[in-house]
Amino acid sequence: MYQYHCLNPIAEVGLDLFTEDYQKTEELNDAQAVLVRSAAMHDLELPEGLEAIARAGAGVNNIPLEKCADKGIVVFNTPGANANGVKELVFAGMLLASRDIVGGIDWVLENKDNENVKKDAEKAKKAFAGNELAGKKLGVIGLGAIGVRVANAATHLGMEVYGYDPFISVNAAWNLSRNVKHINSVEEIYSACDFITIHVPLLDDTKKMLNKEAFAQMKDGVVVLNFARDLLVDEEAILTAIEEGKVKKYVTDFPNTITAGKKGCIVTPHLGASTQESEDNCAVMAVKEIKDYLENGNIRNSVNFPNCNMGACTQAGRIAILHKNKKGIIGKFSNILGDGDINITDMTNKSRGDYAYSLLDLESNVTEEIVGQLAALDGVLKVRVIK
Ligand SMILES: NC(=O)C1=CN([C@@H]2O[C@H](COP(=O)(O)OP(=O)(O)OC[C@H]3O[C@@H](n4cnc5c(N)ncnc54)[C@H](O)[C@@H]3O)[C@@H](O)[C@H]2O)C=CC1
Ligand SMILES: O=C(O)C(=O)COP(=O)(O)O
Repeated sequence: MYQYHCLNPIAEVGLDLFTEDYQKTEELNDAQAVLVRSAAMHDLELPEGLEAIARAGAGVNNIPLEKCADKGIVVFNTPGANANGVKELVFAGMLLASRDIVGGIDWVLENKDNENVKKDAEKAKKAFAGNELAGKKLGVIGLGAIGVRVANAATHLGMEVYGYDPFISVNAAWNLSRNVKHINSVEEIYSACDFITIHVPLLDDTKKMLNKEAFAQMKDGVVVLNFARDLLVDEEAILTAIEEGKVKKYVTDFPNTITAGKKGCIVTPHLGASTQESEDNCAVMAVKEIKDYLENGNIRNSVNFPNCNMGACTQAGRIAILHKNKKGIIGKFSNILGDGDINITDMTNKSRGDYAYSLLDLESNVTEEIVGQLAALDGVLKVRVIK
């Protein structure tokens, strides 16, 4: 029996995939698996028995990835599962920034008891006039699951789209419309675009990527959209750029004390992935990843260990070894198993940076003693007996 704990509400359609071999626990300490959305995990004490964390979503900056890897805890995310939800809200953000829709709606609310509201609206509306998206230049920084969708959709609205991503994946490049202009230097986006939207992960080298120097290069009246993470933008600097008339609107999905209620800021409460479709997609993918890992040892969409897939085990035994990426370590596994008279029938070893994963199918079951010997090897983080 496996126990799982949810640090945030996770869509039922996903949790329903857990069979009778799984039980939900309210105690983090009892869990072998954790499901999470945006809950902050950096200061959490991680239980000894924890094997896997699945982030039902894309961004993993709320999870201590290296600390987890050192404890042999595999962290997953759900690439692309909420990308359409974010894409659609980005367009809502662009429209809110170019037409005074909120001002107009507020005017109607203020005039709800005015019996001349119909006639007065025709006079009042000029105060809420705006601009169209068609014909404008949109710069997309980060062409991953969300950026590609935003870029492609914008071409269909008649926008001229510039895309920048020095690390674009082959898959994303395949999906990108040929009408998106390939930009090699982000400065070209700054100087050319009327709308700039950022879709990169929050990492040490993307923090405050949009800063004073970047704003200085932008066109007067630019609209900046941030549906990725607040720390990607120097928000004190963008408030100054708004005051100076450089930035017309800053649309952000991440409320904080810097931007909430400030002039020129349109702030939504982290709603990008809050659609039933995205929540369902993320939950289903996250639960499938956890099940495949706990039941078969397969790793799909991990962000701290390499991916590895050997299907379901058809042999007598299977063990998984989470270890450091060290020379000679696989030979040591083989020696210990050989000395224990256990034949390896199939194995996969994959590495990712400093970490590695070995999945071994065995002709007979391992004893506790053998597991102990493997676990005691220098560089081994965890040994799991799967079958
Ligand atoms: N507002 C919300 O509710 C949501 C926000 N997000 C945020 O959006 C981010 C992106 O999500 P996805 O597109 O699904 O991720 P993704 O991993 O598919 O795409 C990220 C892209 O950024 C690129 N990139 C990395 N560093 C870059 C740099 N310095 N310059 C340009 N490109 C760079 C990568 O090559 C990759 O193609 C997530 O990390 C998360 O922080 C994601 C989902 C929902
Ligand atoms: O997937 C992401 O990176 C998100 O920001 C979505 O966060 P959420 O799952 O809505 O708390």
